[in-house]
Amino acid sequence: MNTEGESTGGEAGAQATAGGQRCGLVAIVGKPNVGKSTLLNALVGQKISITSRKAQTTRHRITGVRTEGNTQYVFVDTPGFQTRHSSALNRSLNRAVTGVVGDVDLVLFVVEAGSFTLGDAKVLALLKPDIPALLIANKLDLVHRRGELAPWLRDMQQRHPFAEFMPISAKQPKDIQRLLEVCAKYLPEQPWFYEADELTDKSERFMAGEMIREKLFRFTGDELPYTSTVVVEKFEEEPSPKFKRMVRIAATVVVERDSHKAMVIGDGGEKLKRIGTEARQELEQLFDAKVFLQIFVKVRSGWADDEARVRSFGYE
Ligand SMILES: Nc1nc2c(ncn2[C@@H]2O[C@H](COP(=O)(O)OP(=O)(O)OP(=O)(O)O)[C@@H](O)[C@H]2O)c(=O)[nH]1
Repeated sequence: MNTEGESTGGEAGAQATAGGQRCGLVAIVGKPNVGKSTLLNALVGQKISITSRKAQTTRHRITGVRTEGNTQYVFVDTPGFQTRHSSALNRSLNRAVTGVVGDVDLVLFVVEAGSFTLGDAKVLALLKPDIPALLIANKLDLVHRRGELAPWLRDMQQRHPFAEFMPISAKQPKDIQRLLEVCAKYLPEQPWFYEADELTDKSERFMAGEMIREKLFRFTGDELPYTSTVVVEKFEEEPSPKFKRMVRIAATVVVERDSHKAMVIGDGGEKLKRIGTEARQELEQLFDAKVFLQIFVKVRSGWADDEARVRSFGYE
């Protein structure tokens, strides 16, 4: 990470930089499943955060970096704010959200266009009045009568003094470009925090776990409860005469019940094999390396309710 910048004495803040560099933190918040991870990946221009149709896929605060022209955007993704259950896992997720919203230059408050539920209200209540927030009305492509958004928008403006309103589809590149331009206005003039080509501050080991988790959710559909997780047991780079880079990874999928284990493994191990193959192929691309990946499945019932175990699986 580069915190020095090129043209300053390392003193961050309002001081102007020789190249007029801008840099700042942008938090992406919203209830589960509104499209935060899809948005983050599109804003960064690469897959950093995993996405799935299953709510509550994102469990960590993820930083994605995009540098364009003289502006560096540092995005933080947050887990969907959990309101329904109060397990140790959910308490840990909520702490991650509350920690992030007070400490950024701009907040993107993401909702589904035309909708506002109790879940959205609970996240909105966390926003600080002194930090500018944009109302991101996502999934615009699913709204058939755009005119009906006007009364909804008036209602939203009563709820919070949003700096701007952006109706978008996170899957529409033109909308993403427009959003980037709007965000830039809110970032202070200061030296960049990262090198121009850095995409994330997450380790490759972390990315490996996320990629496996994404495939796990994708291939088990809605059958597998969200209380399953992936622990990366081994991540080792080995010298190889044949490949430029070679990485050996061993990971364990932790599930709550024997029946879940059977779901992950599939008939004759077919599902687990597919999860492994797809994860390995994407990791090879991401790391630009040959990857050997082994995945095990273990049953640990009640892990999401046990504070110590939640911590041991890497949640703060
Ligand atoms: N039609 C449509 N679907 C979208 C759009 N943006 C996201 N989605 C879909 O909405 C679902 C949830 O997206 P995610 O990006 O995983 O949502 P999230 O808010 O990060 O969810 P959590 O990780 O549960 O907090 C996925 O199926 C996405 O493909 C959009 O603009 N239009």
